[in-house]
Amino acid sequence: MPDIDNKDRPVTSVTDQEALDFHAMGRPGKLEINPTKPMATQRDLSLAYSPGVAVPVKAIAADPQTAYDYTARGNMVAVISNGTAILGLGNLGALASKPVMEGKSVLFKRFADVDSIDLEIDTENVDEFINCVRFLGPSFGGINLEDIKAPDCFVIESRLRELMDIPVFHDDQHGTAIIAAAGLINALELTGRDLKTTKLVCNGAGAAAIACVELIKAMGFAPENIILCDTKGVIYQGRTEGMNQWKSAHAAKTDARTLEEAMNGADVIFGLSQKGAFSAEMIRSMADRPIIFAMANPDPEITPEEVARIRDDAIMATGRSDYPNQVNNVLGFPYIFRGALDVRASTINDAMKIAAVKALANLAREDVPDDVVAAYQGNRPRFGPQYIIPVPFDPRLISAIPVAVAEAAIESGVARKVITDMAGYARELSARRDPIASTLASLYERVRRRPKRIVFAEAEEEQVLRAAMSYANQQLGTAILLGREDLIRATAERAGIDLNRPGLEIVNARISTRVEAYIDYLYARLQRRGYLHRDAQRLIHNDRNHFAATMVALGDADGMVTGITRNYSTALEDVRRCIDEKPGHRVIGVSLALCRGRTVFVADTAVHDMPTAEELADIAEEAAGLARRMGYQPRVALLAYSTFGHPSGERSERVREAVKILDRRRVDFEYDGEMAADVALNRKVMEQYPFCRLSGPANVLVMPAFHSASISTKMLQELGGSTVIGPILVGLDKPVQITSMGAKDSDIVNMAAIAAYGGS
Ligand SMILES: NC(=O)C1=CN([C@@H]2O[C@H](COP(=O)(O)OP(=O)(O)OC[C@H]3O[C@@H](n4cnc5c(N)ncnc54)[C@H](OP(=O)(O)O)[C@@H]3O)[C@@H](O)[C@H]2O)C=CC1
Ligand SMILES: CC(=O)C(=O)O
Ligand SMILES: [Mg+2]
Repeated sequence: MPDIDNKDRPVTSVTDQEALDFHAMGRPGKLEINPTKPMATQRDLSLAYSPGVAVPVKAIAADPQTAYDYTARGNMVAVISNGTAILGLGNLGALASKPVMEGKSVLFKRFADVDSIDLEIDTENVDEFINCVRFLGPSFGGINLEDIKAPDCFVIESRLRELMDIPVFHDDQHGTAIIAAAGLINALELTGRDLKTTKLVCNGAGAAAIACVELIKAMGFAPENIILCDTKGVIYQGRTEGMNQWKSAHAAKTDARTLEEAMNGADVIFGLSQKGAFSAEMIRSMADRPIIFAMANPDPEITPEEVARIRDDAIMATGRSDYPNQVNNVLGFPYIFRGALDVRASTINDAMKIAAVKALANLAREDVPDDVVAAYQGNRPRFGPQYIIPVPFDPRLISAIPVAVAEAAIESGVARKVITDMAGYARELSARRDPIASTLASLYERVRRRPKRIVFAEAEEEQVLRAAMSYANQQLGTAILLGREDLIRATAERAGIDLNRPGLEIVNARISTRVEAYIDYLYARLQRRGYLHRDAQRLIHNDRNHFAATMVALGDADGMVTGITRNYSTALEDVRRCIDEKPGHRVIGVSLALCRGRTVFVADTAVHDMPTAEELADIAEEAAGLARRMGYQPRVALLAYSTFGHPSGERSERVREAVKILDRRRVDFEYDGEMAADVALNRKVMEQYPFCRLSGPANVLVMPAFHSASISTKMLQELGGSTVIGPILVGLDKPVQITSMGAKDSDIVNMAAIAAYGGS
């Protein structure tokens, strides 16, 4: 988690332009739909469509429950909004809400493998909205209502819950309430407070606020200790202006009329209102060890830095990911629906919500096991003021919360399917989640904690400048822009990039005071390899890769990224003239292929053309080492066209020999081979070889040669829809990463972060 004490601003993760570019790049938006069945042959079509499709139609007509077996319904949630309360931005309409709703849909998929589609309904008329949604039940396993303003949302949700026999859940109400309640329970525990005597003020009396107050009252909070405020001030008994029945239900018996008066002496303040709603004075007037949840998005009611300037005894939470203690409904809705869908629940009831609260609160109190530490940026968090709630990337959430929700659904009688083996269910849930997102997040965070100076060797190129700016913006360290200053400035101006921000530094090789030292260094290395002094001079003066790599070699930069303007092997040769292998290591390239929630490391995708058996064994060790450093338990398959001796051939023998070498080396990771890719990756096919030593599908694939490695990763990328990161260079004595030519700014900044990580 970022250390906010010494900074004026949080980690500014993105600029406005980056956010627009991100949404526009490639296929616009964040979602697409893919078939799950083959659609290649006439037979496939006959099965998927007419005539085959008639059979499940009749089965479902006879027994509606079979829709869960024959259609996507059971894993499909609709995220539905009319855009009347988009985050804390207000009523900006249905269409403008689409980026948020697409975002919620991808979070469903990313965090809990729930398929989801966004539906924006262009009406502010409550009856029209209800009528539009009520007939959609057959399509979905659940309905997640989002960003609909109060009080309409209360009417809409309760009517739809009556009308539909699937879970209807207004995320801003209950998702938020569940997370806030979990955080509150833990904050009360840490400050030694009792639920029954604690005084809470909630600013905001809309969807999120009313639900939060209802839930904490249901959990035992004394109603007389809660004061609700809205734009008109305190909601007191007898107030008439700006009221509705939901506010009236929580009207307080109090003399306080303003938020300022209400907050005087309060133990807890919930902000579910708007940016900047809390003043320094209000925070100063709160009780000792106050609990401040400023949950408005995207900007909180008060920032943690502002609070830290006023007092140092507060427990502070916001809705944002760039501060400690993120109280945001993303911790809830994916997992709550996961549990509800898995037992085919007809609703999400209070028992399920309270089970989720408890599971979440307990998780933050548990010791964080080793394999989860990566999600916490390599630092083991300990239950305390800076850690009252797990982070969204905590991989334990996927097993802890759905299990609790499913159990509660079964016990409270709303499950239409009973799970008897809960331990087995928890294991299945864990397997649904790929750790790459948390791995990359923790990698970035680790770099943020120890920022690095990375030289961007091709800074005259626009996408490199963009990447450098993003590197600096994300507070990963200083981006050193190597190139001719006039050209860099001209490119920046054309692209609308502001170079006068902190974290960017231009270095011009022609006028650098370090040139002589670099030439001496390079000449000393190359003089017995056929290079004259003037060759070294020419390389340092004219070649950005040699200059940048020498900067890194001599400690003037912590790492380097290059590759846009020169092909990979040429760039690697340039670098290797300046930097050696790490002693006892072999330089190789490892690509990460991310496909359908699964990540595999593929090696060697960069260096060895036709590796010998000895080299293959080295490649296996280097790749396993990288996988382990990135938080995976390596299961290494040494691949060939044959499997365990059949059919035989010279290439396969070399792979077999590599396995024997690893046996002799007694390496400390799982490996086996030779085997074909389907045996390595498909559990069922692997089961045909019961003697195979891998405990599950491989996550590290050692390719028999460079061509198979390169061809397979590129095919995965182009045809299989995989995201491929890398090749990541490992085994060099100093951190250098080479991107592919034509890499996008986001690829380049990933590689710069990986270089920075390698140097930490
Ligand atoms: N962290 C999280 O997970 C979540 C955070 N939120 C945040 O909570 C906020 C409210 O969302 P939601 O409940 O959906 O929206 P609603 O439109 O339903 O409610 C907004 C409420 O905030 C009140 N309000 C607005 N500005 C102020 C102010 N300056 N002082 C006091 N009250 C104010 C409104 O008062 P009035 O009734 O007088 O108009 C209204 O009661 C948003 O910022 C949203 O981002 C929401 C859901 C989840
Ligand atoms: C997080 C969320 O749902 C909101 O701010 O509206
Ligand atoms: Mg919302």
